[in-house]
Amino acid sequence: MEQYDFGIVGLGVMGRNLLLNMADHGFAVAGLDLDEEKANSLEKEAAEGHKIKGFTSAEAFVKSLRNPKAIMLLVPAGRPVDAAIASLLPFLDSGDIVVDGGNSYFPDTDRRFSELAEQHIHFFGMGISGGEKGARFGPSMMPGGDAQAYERLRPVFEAIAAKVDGEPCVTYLGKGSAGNYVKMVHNGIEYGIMQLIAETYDLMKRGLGYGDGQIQETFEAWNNSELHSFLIEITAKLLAKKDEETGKQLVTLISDRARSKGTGKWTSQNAMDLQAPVPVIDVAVLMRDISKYKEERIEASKSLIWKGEKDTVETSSDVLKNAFYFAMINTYAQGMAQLTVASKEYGYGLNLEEVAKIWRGGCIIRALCLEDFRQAYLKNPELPNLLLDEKIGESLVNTQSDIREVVKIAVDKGIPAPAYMAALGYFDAYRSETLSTNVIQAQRDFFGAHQFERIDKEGVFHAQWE
Ligand SMILES: NC(=O)C1=CN([C@@H]2O[C@H](COP(=O)(O)OP(=O)(O)OC[C@H]3O[C@@H](n4cnc5c(N)ncnc54)[C@H](OP(=O)(O)O)[C@@H]3O)[C@@H](O)[C@H]2O)C=CC1
Ligand SMILES: O=C(CO)[C@H](O)[C@H](O)COP(=O)(O)O
Repeated sequence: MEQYDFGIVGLGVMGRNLLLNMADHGFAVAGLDLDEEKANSLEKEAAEGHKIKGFTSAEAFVKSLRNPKAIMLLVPAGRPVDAAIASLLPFLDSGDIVVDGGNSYFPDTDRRFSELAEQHIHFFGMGISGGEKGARFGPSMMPGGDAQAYERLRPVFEAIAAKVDGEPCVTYLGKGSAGNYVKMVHNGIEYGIMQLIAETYDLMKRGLGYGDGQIQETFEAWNNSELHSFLIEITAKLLAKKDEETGKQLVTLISDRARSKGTGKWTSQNAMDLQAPVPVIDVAVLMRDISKYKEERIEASKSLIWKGEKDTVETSSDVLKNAFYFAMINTYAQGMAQLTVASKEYGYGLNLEEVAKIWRGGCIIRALCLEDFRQAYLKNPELPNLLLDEKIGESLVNTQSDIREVVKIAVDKGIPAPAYMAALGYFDAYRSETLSTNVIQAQRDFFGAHQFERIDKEGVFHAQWE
């Protein structure tokens, strides 16, 4: 019987494409899906030289794999992951490896890690980014689990990952749920940058009076500059797309109710638990939430009127570009700072230079600036926040006047730009030697005798305020 090097469970968008990617690199790969059609059609997609086979029986699938067996799950997060593991477990042996490649919630990964360790099975939580195309031709992958067991996976993952300057966009990140955690924050940053791009589009359209073509051309030009990134690139492309039926720009026909699957919300929720502020990501999550209140927004648009500035504002597109750069860098800085805090709290032992390195290619947040972040962490592996890197800090100091101008335009014209505002607010708070939170401490003591510390002497104090 043919023995396969690797097994994939779930032959949907990601699983099927990763399997074909592995086969392109000479690995013999078996696939399992409950859906007969998906399992049986797999072999029809085989190119010359591919060794692939689809199964619908978990037993036959597992028995077709060489020892120690390495299996990756690409099924929807949550219960399907537990169901898939349960279906495999009776046929697994001590030392086998199960990798969850989906967007699982990191506490679930820790639970599965412990449960499978009891059965002497190595469990990995591995975030994968790059969507359908990335999975097929080179994703960025973020594995966490047992360092020694990773050696069995390394050759396969390094072969199929995206490459930047010949370096694969995958590396072992840390123990337990480290991989899922890093992917969760990746997605949080993804939410933040997507929201910033959406606000930029609105500012161009309603603030600066750009036409559709001008907006599209501006994003295209930005992608050929220091803003070069996957999300700017696809925005330029999607703005060029016309609806085949009406001939109108397709994006203008799309409902503004945004959906989400949870990773952005988890990033924000956990950042609050860790007290690691990520305001741009928070705002990106809540703007998707506000978008759902369409009927109320229609009502409010008729009564909550702002009779402010109606005229088109004259601003050079470089001002907007610099403002976007400033806000984008802030978003990455917030996410990376959260990773720093989480790494200590959960004992992941993350190396942020490696994280920046594997985000340079393959993933949704890949961007030219990731190389600058990598250099910053190379210079100082203990850097608590990218804003404190000399080169990055200087670039923000030099572009801050532009984001201030853009925020003023948004305020004057009543255009919602909460992600820009959050980025600037974070910067201003972070660079403030003294914050007004002394007033909060006094208020807490006033109404609840919560006590406060003083700047002129040691100890904790309570005052009689009246
Ligand atoms: N799509 C994307 O761009 C990205 C997705 N991800 C993540 O990857 C994971 C997979 O996503 P995606 O490929 O899009 O999902 P799909 O829904 O396209 O595919 C999942 C597949 O798993 C099958 N399946 C479910 N349960 C089992 C089981 N117990 N045993 C065998 N097969 C099973 C499903 O079959 P059936 O349909 O019959 O139920 C389906 O074919 C998710 O966690 C997702 O969040 C990560 C990055 C990008
Ligand atoms: O992981 C991804 C990319 O990196 C997925 O595309 C992600 O599921 C998108 O998230 P959402 O549906 O919440 O916008």
